[in-house]
Amino acid sequence: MTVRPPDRAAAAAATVPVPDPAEDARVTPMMRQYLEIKAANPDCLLFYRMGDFYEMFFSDAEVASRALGITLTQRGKHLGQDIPMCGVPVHAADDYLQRLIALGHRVAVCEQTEDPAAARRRGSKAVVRRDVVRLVTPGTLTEDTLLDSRRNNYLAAAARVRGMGDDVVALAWADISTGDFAVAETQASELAAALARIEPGELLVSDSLYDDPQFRPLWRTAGWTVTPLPAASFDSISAERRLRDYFGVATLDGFGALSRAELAAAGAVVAYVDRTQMGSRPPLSPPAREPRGAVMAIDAATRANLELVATLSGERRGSLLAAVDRTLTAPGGRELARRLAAPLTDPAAISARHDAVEWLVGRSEVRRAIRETLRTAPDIARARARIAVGRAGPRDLAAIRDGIAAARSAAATLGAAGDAPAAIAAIIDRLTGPDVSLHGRLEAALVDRPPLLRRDGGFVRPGFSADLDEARALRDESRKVVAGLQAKYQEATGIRTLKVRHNNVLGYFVETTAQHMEKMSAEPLAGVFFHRQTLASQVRYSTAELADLEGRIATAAERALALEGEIFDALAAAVLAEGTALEAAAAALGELDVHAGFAELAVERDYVRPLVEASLAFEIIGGRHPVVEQALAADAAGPFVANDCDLSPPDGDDGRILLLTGPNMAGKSTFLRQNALIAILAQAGAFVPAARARIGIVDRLFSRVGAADDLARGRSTFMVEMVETAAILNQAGPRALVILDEIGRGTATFDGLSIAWATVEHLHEVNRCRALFATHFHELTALAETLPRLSNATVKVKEWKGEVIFLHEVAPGAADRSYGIQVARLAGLPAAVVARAREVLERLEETDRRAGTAGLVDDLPLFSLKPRRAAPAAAPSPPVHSVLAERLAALIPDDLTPRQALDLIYELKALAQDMAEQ
Ligand SMILES: Nc1ncnc2c1ncn2[C@@H]1O[C@H](COP(=O)(O)OP(=O)(O)OP(=O)(O)O)[C@@H](O)[C@H]1O
Repeated sequence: MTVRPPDRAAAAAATVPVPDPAEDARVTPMMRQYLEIKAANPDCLLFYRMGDFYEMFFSDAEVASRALGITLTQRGKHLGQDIPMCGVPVHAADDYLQRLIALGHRVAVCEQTEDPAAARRRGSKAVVRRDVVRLVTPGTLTEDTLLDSRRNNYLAAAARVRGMGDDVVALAWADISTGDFAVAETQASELAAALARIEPGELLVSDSLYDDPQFRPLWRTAGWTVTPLPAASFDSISAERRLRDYFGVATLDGFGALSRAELAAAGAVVAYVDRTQMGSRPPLSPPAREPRGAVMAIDAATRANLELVATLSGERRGSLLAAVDRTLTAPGGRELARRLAAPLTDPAAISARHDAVEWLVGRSEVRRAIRETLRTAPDIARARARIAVGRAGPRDLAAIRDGIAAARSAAATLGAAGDAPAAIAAIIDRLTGPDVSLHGRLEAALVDRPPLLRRDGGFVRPGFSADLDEARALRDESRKVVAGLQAKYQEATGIRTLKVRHNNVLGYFVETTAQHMEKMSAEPLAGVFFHRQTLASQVRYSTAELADLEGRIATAAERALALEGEIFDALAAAVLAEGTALEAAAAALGELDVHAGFAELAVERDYVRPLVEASLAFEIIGGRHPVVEQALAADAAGPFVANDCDLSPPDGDDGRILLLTGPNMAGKSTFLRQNALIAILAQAGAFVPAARARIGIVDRLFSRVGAADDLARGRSTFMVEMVETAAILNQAGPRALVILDEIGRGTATFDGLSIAWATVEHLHEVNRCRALFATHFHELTALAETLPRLSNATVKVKEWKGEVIFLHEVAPGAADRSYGIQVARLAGLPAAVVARAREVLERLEETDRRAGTAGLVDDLPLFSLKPRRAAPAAAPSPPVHSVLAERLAALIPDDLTPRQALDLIYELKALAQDMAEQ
């Protein structure tokens, strides 16, 4: 996704300026009010409430009508000019808000804060009071309709504090729809990776960070809204005060030792929440500090390339997340996405997660019962957040009620099974935290299936409140009285079609067709029925009885609604009082869902518990690709061929590099990626698709394929590939796992080969990390003779009657050829092209043999130049090979037609010129 234009830019792009109200006294009172509110919220589109619509004016109207595809109209004139206007109906506002937010706009929602009748009492010209009740921004949403239930929506802030060194940036990120709040510090160079993991909906940065050339490309190409704020929002001293105030604590000591930069970032987050929520405070947990290196660092390119949460084309289907997701609840889905995005690096914590999964794998009955309970468990966290900000409906209260019940039931099932490992015991503890009496109260107060909206009433159970029951009885009774009156009036008038009706203007009235008008206006009826209104074919009357009834009904219905409102508020307060325990239970349900989902997956697809340890081992026996395996099964396309991968240090010191050659389509990329995905799954706490796996903690994961163009950044394919390779060679330490797929293929053969060559050497000698390197440069396999920790492997194929059969089996050794032409034929290349390609290939191979290129590697000076450990290997000179000589050697003059010979002379001349210019 491209970065959205900041609203300032959008506003500036609009053609109609917002006028200054002070400029002219002829400004109407309503316009003056509008302009004042707009002036106070210049960065937002202003949704100005007028009756059943939110209206937008001036440049806002132009921006919104373009963005939403709604009609732009005019509404009166302002200072002699038409006022552009567009509007959205209030009942559909969420939908429009969602679209505007997705485009990166901020919206200020301005409501009428008094009854129009009250305004009228202040004078005929008085304008209804209005105020902004909320700023809606991409990072501060709480509505279900605006959020993806299975993904967190983070508001993040990045802060840098002078004196801490410019290369440290603190990040704070909070999801106000669930209460999650965390802080961490990172190197500036790793900020992009940290943000790629969090995927914030909105990122706050100080003006200076925003303008820093080091980060500009990141802001420009990020897939989230970047909101620059003045430096004052990132002041660490005020941040302390803001945090104390937000959490109602006298000191922040209980939050652990936060650095000044972390305080600044966390402070900016809470200040922004306060600003956008207009004082109502969503419940945030105290900021949890994530120690440096606590999670596996995975940069954005690696995440994209491994298709962790979405495929390269942006879909969830086909991603690792989709393949391993067996969760049943939205909180479980969010927790799973979080875990896959941030695998742990502490073997003990990982093992605790595996214990939980193993325990559930071994208890199918418990697992089944737990999953049955989870199926009905609502999203406690999001319901609670909406209750806290006053945007909840009766169903949110019911969600808390049913959530507590589900938590208790799950805890009972787990507890009864016995022998629970620590991770499960901790879950049981938190599940039973919320007060049972709160559940009892909600159960007693709410009907089983409450309606959506609080304002409609009807959610309190009959029998819960005697006062409410009485008001409802009166209200319903009165309705019966209306029916009785209608019958009585029909009787008295002899008009069978007479009706008692109601509307907002007349209240209750009697309605007859016009033909009875004469009768109704004559005595005795005229004494009872007062004429109110004549329509085309109906006449309407009132009676004293009806007027009296009107009052009684209105009061009873109003009273019933008011009483329900009070009950709602009391229940909401009780829910909020139970805050921390509810938050813990909600989190525990999410975690349990993930463990049970992993267990289900393990049983369903035969995954095993990996051994994750502090060593540098990487030994996968019978590994499979979690996504490709399922895709093959779904298409009934044959079994997935399991493969081993051993990158463990041969000498107990540094990890091994596996150089993988093999034909096209043989399964090289699949093999590379499956090993990276197994490491991610293992460290995220899941079982893995393998027969056995032993993994020494991976602290950083890199994965590069011969990359795609990055036109947004103005880089060519090859440039992107080299920038990414440079990042790996500069950053990968001994605990890293590096996956390189066909590096160097984006340029001329010899350049590519030389780069690939030097890259492997650097990985082996300097980075000394575990790595998998797939290539079509078969020459590289000779490196195994000189680099002791490098071994060759190939993906086997069988040739049968000129056809190639893919066995997908990885075995020690090197490939002898690429079978590119066979694959091209399978892909449907025209037969003539395939035949010609075979011819050309034969000739090239012949030339190669004659020119003795097979001996190329022996001649390369870099074999004798053994690179040292600390310093990068001295760059070997690229293979010296005369292109001209090569071309000439490939010639068979007898085969040339005179025309071809002439062309050849031109070609050779051009080549010679090229070389002279280099
Ligand atoms: N182990 C396996 N078992 C079964 N099928 C496999 C296996 N590995 C790969 N395949 C199938 O082969 C296809 C090609 O695999 P992959 O893209 O990994 O090949 P490749 O060697 O990287 O090809 P290229 O060199 O052309 O990029 C996959 O889409 C998958 O369907």
